[in-house]
Amino acid sequence: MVTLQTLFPEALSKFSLHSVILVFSLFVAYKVFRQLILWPYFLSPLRSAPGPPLGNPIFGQFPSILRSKPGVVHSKWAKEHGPTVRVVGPFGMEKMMYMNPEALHKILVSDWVEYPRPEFMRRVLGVTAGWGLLTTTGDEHRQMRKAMNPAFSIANLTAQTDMYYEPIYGLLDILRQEIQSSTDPSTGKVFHIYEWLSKATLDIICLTAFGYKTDSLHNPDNELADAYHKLIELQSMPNLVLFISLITVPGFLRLMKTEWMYEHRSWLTLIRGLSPAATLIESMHRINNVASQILSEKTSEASAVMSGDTASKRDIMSLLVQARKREVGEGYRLSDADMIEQVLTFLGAGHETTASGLAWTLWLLAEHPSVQTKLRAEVTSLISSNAKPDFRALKQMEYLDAVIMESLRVLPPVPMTLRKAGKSDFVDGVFVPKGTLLYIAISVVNKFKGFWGDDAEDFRPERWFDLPKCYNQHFSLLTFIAGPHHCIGRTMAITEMKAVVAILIANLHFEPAFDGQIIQPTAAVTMKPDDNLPLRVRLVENI
Ligand code: HEM
Repeated sequence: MVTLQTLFPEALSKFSLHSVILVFSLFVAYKVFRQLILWPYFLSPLRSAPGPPLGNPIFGQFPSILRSKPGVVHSKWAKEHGPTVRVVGPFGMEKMMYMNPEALHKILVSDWVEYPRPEFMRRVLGVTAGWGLLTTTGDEHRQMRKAMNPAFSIANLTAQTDMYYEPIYGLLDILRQEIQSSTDPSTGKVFHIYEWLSKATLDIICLTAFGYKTDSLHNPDNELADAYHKLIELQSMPNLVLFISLITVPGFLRLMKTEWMYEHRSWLTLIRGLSPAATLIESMHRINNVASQILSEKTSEASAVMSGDTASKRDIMSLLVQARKREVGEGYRLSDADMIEQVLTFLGAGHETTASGLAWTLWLLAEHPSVQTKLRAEVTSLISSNAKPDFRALKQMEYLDAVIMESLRVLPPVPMTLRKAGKSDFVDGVFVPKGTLLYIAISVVNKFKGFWGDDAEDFRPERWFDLPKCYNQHFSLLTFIAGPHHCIGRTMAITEMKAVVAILIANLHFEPAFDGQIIQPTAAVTMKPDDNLPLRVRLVENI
């Protein structure tokens, strides 16, 4: 039979190939045009929301965000366009930022299940900070949180406080000895204080969360401390982009946890730019091994505790294991795998955040000597009669409380977080389509003049004794955010910060390391000092 194909085989095959390519190219061009121009300028229901110009045609305002110090450009936009701001990022991606308590209440509290952390964020957190409270949502989160809440109760924190002091006094001794052995002890010595605080807080969290002694202050080669240190050294914007790209490759997440991948991780170093992934796999493997050991010790201890053989342990893992053992019937139980993930969660969520919060507090005290002197008067009168103040004694120091809260307000260790609209709805009078990213601007809200007054940007602990009328106790200070996902370690972190600051300030004096010093905050997930924060430290008896 004669067909078009047999008559004009060449013409027809060319025609079809060309048409396919042409139609495909037109489709792609339309998609790109729609995403970059049509959607943000003409179609998006958010197009009339206030906000900065759309910016670069491909990357939107992303370049200005990368160029600015953490939160600075968002603060500027909040001042110029707030309290509701639309920002267009790369490839036409829209982000909404809200300051109004009503909007924040809807996103974080009343409709929280509909506004989860975005999938890519959960995956990054899962890989680096465990698959647990930070990655679950809805019912699973509710049940997990219910199982864990008792371990973070005030009663347990009270029982734990004395565990802080071995690392704190260990740090004090190291700093003191180094100053005393310097050429002129009266002028003190410059320390990269963040590094030291990071070691002390790692030792504290390991003791209080797992009853595990790292003693990284004296023993940097400890297996957990070393593996974890390598993991946190990976924290940078380029590595974050690399990890986000890798975990979107189907199957990569499962593969990276396998023994085979661990054995062959060196293959990744052969590909340019992929060696951080090899370090990630190695660190995770080592941390998981230590976590499994910790869990099996806790499980045998829990049997002994149940049979009354030994005194009850006070660390959080022991409490979780004991609670799990008591649980009978069909109720929710944390599995062994869940428990191992909690080790990473407590490290990932509780260590760097507290270390950064402490470093920023010491910086603010160094920059405000009169506040430091006033604080020293309060803490010295207590420490001289009570070298290891307990939870209640720490809580009673009012000026210390004001200093810590003010520091956490002005320089919050987690400067922002994200949510994603799981449904289309009106938020603060603006129609927000499903899938829109919501930027929870912690550092912007914490310094928003609308809540805190004209001196909102200043470090002034006294404001905590006379809070402004517009202050809203849930939504004016977002350092630990609000709602069902609020930080479970809030009270633990504040108590630990108070204990460290009280002991250090009673004994040491902190000053900027050099004239004109300015801080170098860096933000990948937490906001920490990029330069490890050099500070001049002197003995109190020499000032
Ligand atoms: C100054 C220290 C700390 C700060 C500033 C801080 C801040 C935060 C913030 C902002 C969140 C919410 C993140 C989001 O929803 O996207 C959070 C969640 C969390 N934090 Fe903290 N945190 C600190 C210390 C701790 C400590 C010491 C622990 C535990 C040992 C801890 C454990 C957690 C956990 C498990 C979550 C997830 C809660 C959930 O989703 O239910 N944090 N933290």
